[in-house]
Amino acid sequence: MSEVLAFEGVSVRRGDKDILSDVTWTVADEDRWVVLGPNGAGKTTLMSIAAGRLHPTGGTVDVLGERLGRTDLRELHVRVGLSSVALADHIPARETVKNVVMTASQGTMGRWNEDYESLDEDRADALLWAFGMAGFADREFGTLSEGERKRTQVARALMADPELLLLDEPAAGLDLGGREELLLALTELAGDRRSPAIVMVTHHVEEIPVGFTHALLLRDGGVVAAGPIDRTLTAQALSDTFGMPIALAVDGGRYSARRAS
Ligand SMILES: Nc1ncnc2c1ncn2[C@@H]1O[C@H](COP(=O)(O)OP(=O)(O)OP(=O)(O)O)[C@@H](O)[C@H]1O
Repeated sequence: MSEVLAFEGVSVRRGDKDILSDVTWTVADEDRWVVLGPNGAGKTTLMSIAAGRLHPTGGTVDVLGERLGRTDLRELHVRVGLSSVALADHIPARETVKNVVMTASQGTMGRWNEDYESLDEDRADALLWAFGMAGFADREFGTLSEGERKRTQVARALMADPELLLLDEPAAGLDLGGREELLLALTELAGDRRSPAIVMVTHHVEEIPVGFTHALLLRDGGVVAAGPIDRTLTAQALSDTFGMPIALAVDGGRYSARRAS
């Protein structure tokens, strides 16, 4: 077991506000983490740092053994698969779904004249199939529904065989069926020993795939609780995180939560 992420006393200051403060957190290569917290808690900021796309203003960060600030970020970006709304905004609307996935192997967003090997083609096809997008390979990305875009983005994030997979709200905007299909695919991914370490941000405990092993709870840029999910994701910790009394239920590895009466 080795560490893929090591945050030590990490802070991010913008103006007079600490978006993250004193975050110490480690992720091992077999871990599947869920990151939960209210709007504005700092989840996306945390993910941007983990992806090597944002430098902290304080503390140290090691991503895949490379210290941020001392490493070539372009090399790091290929080793980390990221799916996020901010990244999706840069995908050309006219690009085909298959090319959106396949171009990740060369770290680009759209296809120009570069050649791809049949191995790349096969991997893109397999990922599209795994995420229920096989029938959409030739469609333009801009014509997809929100759910179809999300699934395409997760497939793209996996294309370059990353050592760390970061999913920022992959189930946001999906209908019930779409959410359940995505969760099934993520559960399979989580259970596969060949899968990379996974960190997934979500607003809802209902979106935690079965098989996720750890939870990080953030509030106002600080860590409320972090550790193995069965010990960390408790009604008390959620109540502290969201600032209201919360009742939590677990059934077959799936969580649900509501305000406690
Ligand atoms: N460049 C910036 N300048 C000033 N404030 C910023 C900047 N980037 C983020 N923030 C603020 O930092 C806080 C954390 O933002 P972040 O996007 O990380 O939160 P989040 O937990 O992902 O929120 P959400 O659940 O709403 O997506 C927010 O209050 C946001 O307004």
